[in-house]
Amino acid sequence: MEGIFYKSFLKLVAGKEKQLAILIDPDKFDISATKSFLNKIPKETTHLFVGGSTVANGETEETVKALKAESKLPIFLFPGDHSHITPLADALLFLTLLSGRNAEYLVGQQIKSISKLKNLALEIISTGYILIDGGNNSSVSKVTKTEPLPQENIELIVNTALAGQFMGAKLIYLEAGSGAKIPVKPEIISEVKKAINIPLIVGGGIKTEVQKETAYRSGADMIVMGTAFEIESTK
Ligand SMILES: CC(C)=CCC/C(C)=C/CC/C(C)=C/CC/C(C)=C/COP(=O)(O)OP(=O)(O)O
Ligand SMILES: O=P(O)(O)OC[C@@H](O)CO
Ligand SMILES: [Mg+2]
Repeated sequence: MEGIFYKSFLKLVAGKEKQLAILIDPDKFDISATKSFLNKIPKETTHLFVGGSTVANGETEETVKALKAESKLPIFLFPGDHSHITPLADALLFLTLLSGRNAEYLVGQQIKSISKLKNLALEIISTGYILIDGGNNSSVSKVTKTEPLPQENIELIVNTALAGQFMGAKLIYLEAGSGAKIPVKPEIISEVKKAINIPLIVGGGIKTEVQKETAYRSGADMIVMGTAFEIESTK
């Protein structure tokens, strides 16, 4: 069953309205500066994502609480681990790391999350998560002990995305890794977009307006930016 946040996502995609999620890493966020952080992010921001590959216990909850108190934007959890789940958010990107062959991140973490999730009202959005080589060693690669897919192998990336859709994913997320040197290339975005019929999220290393516009023009329905807005709010 589709929940309200996914439905409104689909509506925006159908209207060709591009979406921008700002990723807040609880590890690098100064809660006392929540208001000024929210004033600095772009006016066109549609979603707040909260997550990180390594987050200390309880930090996600505190961060979501602070953001909820100051913002009406939908808050999606973007978990690196099942322990990052908190009831105060609106939705959860239920990630499965399709690019890797580590069963723990394909299905293990997901099973571990269930005892908590089944008692929560969080909207769960199945997300095929694909790590692509961004030219530097990413935290996702380190934490999950998996290799990213090479940007040159577009066919493999497209097939991975389509397999995700056939397995029931509601979103595909192409990830070059936080702080990537090379964001996901336009040809990859356009080929994946052509192949799938579910919304496409692209993130990792996107910092400039030009990079953003290029990704949108290539077919990204939503762009995720994290590092670009971390500078002024680092602890
Ligand atoms: C669905 C459930 C319960 C868990 C999902 C578990 C999976 C499959 C996670 C995918 C792999 C992973 C570790 C994703 C992390 C995503 C994320 C928030 C990345 C952002 O990374 P940063 O923490 O910003 O990295 P840096 O610290 O290097 O900037
Ligand atoms: O921090 P950046 O490089 O913007 O990456 C955002 C996100 O896609 C990382 O998971
Ligand atoms: Mg980061």
